[in-house]
Amino acid sequence: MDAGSSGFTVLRRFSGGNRGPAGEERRRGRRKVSVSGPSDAGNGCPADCLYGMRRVASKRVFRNESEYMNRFLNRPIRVPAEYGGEELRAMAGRDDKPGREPKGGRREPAADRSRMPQRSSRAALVWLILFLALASLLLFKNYGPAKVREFSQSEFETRLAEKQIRSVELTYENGMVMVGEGRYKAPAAASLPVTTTPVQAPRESEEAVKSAAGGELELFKTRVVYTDELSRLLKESGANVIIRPNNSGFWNFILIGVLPLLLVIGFIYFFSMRQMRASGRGAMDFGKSKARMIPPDELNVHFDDIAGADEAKEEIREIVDYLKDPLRFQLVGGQIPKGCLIVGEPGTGKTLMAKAVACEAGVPFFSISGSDFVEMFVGVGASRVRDMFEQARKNTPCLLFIDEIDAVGRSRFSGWGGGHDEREQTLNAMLVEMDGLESRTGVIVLAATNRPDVLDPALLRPGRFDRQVVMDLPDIVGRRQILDVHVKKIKTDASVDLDVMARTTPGFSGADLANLCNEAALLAARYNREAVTQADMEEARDKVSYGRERRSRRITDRERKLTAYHEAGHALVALHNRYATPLHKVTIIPRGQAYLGATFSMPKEDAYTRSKLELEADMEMTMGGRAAEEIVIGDITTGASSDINHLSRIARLMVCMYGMSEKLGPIKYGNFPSHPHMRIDMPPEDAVSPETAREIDLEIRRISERAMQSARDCLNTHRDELEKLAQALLERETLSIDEINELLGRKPEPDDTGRPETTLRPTEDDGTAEQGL
Ligand SMILES: Nc1ncnc2c1ncn2[C@@H]1O[C@H](COP(=O)(O)OP(=O)(O)OP(=O)(O)O)[C@@H](O)[C@H]1O
Ligand SMILES: [Zn+2]
Repeated sequence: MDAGSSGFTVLRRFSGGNRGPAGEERRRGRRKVSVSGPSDAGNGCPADCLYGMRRVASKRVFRNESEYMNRFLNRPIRVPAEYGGEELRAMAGRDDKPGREPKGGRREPAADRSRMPQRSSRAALVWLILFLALASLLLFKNYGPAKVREFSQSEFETRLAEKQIRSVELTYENGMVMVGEGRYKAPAAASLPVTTTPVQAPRESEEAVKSAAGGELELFKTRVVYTDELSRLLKESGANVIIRPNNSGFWNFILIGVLPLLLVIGFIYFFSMRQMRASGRGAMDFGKSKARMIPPDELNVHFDDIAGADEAKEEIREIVDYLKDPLRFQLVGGQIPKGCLIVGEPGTGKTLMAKAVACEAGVPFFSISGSDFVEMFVGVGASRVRDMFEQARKNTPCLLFIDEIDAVGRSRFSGWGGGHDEREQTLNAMLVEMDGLESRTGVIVLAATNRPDVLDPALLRPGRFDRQVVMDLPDIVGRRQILDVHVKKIKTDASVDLDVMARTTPGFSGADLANLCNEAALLAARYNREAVTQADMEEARDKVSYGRERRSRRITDRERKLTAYHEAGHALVALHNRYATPLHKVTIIPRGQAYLGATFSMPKEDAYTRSKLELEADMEMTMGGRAAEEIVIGDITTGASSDINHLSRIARLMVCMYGMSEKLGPIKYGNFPSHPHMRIDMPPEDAVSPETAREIDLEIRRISERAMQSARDCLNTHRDELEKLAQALLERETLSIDEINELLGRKPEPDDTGRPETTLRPTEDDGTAEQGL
């Protein structure tokens, strides 16, 4: 007991000299501050006692322990008089100077505290406090209030053998190593060399004091390897032995194994929650439907806005009537379809139609796309479907529109794309929900697709999407009406001829036509025109179908000249064959990736059949370009590759499909796959005999060569016109039919030649603009 007898408290710095217990501590590498005090200070520990000071101090922010120690040890510390009341001076590095004499003042510890460093960051403070609390918990865990002796293994065994140990509680630490605590009865004289650890305690416990007097049991602790010898000694000692499984292992497990994991999970959860909230979606919204609801007054699409789809409108009007007044239909027991499938090419106005139905009926419009159901996680789609129907049911009567239903409604049995759990579940949920609509009223499901052929048959059976409304590509009249609708939105001048535009846009969908009008307006704006002209409309049309003109594309003079003759060749053959589709314009301005130059012919109306003579004229015109190259340059180029492709296709169809060959007769040879993604020139599925196959090949070649020869003859006859036209093209780049007629001194074709025509098809040189026959 160092300095204890002097009656006042001495604080010793452990890094001091080797003398005394402090030195002992240093040698062992332990950091402990030993304090002893007057024995009468044992009861209760007032907040301002030295021990209390340390607790208070430890709440302050110190960067590290040495800072804390410096602060603490170099400062005079006042202890209230009733607890020894002396001013203490820590003797940092000055062990030779014992504590200073008190200077009499009795400053409150608070005065010291006020000088403690302050940190501005509250968060750091909180963390530090938490850390210190944890650290002190661990640190003080081993300090009892009383003095505890520490026995080495041999010492423990000796005391066991001498039966001094009264009780011991051994806990497995790891393997066979155990830590033990217990009580022993010290022999009357300190005969044994005891390695003591003067443990920090503000005062001696009563017990320790009594034990010092020799009558009572003392506390000890030890750390031993559990050997057979030890086991035997424990048994023989007669001590009260308790052996416990490793519970510090449990805490280690919690602290080292579980806590970091929990922290990591906590962080991840915290951040993902924040992100989800930032993206406007809670974690729980995952299975919620993404359907958007548009109230009827915001829809503003009426049947009048949908042009050229009279039949579809007629069919769908029934649904409008039902939605307006479902009860009327129920009174007469009418069965209204629960679902209606709108089928049509992209951009034919399916969405528009669905919106118009909701708007006309004055009901809310729920819209969702089939692909919104498809998620990475199985079951999400299905729960979204359920949620969507739930929402719809809360808003009856209403219209539910599922765009691109083929994304989920694909046949479950088709081999295409293989099995897909998620999609099947979604589809099943949809089927179930549609069945569930039976008992309820006022929800009508409209779905749109352009692939009705791939839909699951279960979707199409009665009671689901049993009704189909077809939105076809508009015909010439439809196109005219659609143009009327969209032209209203732009400013046009008198030159615009919508009839011509309708005629020259076969295959255009409503969306294409809307786009055309918009493009025309943009063009007019670019050239600072007040209003859109016919030239703008035509330019916009060509841009929509073939891409932008590429005037900047670098073309050599030779290539330009070649293109001019080639196009002039197409144009002349078209002019001189009365069955050919009437010429519309010729250009040698390259456009997009599509072509270097093009000859446009313009059918007078949409035609659904073509005659043999017309097909032959088409073939002849197609070969006009190649023939011109031959005649003028005496060489042929790759520029005619798509012409040749087109020619071969017509020839094969004439022989094998249309029965137009006298030699092979009206027989269908082979099966031409009709799948849009398969090529038409794939080998026919049901094969023909080798002899017939050869005959077919010969016939196709004969027809093609005949077309080529006719083109040659035509151009040879009109060689001067070919020259004139090519030169004019080189000069002006684009010639309309009127300009060509003027140039060649021809009379314009009368309008009533009575030739049913096909499509506007540029006989291009380098492109792939293939349109149906
Ligand atoms: N019959 C039409 N009358 C007027 N405008 C039309 C017509 N068809 C299409 N449009 C125009 O085309 C645009 C696109 O149409 P919509 O989105 O309805 O096509 P869709 O058939 O649903 O296409 P997708 O199959 O690609 O979804 C419409 O906003 C409208 O401007
Ligand atoms: Zn060509």
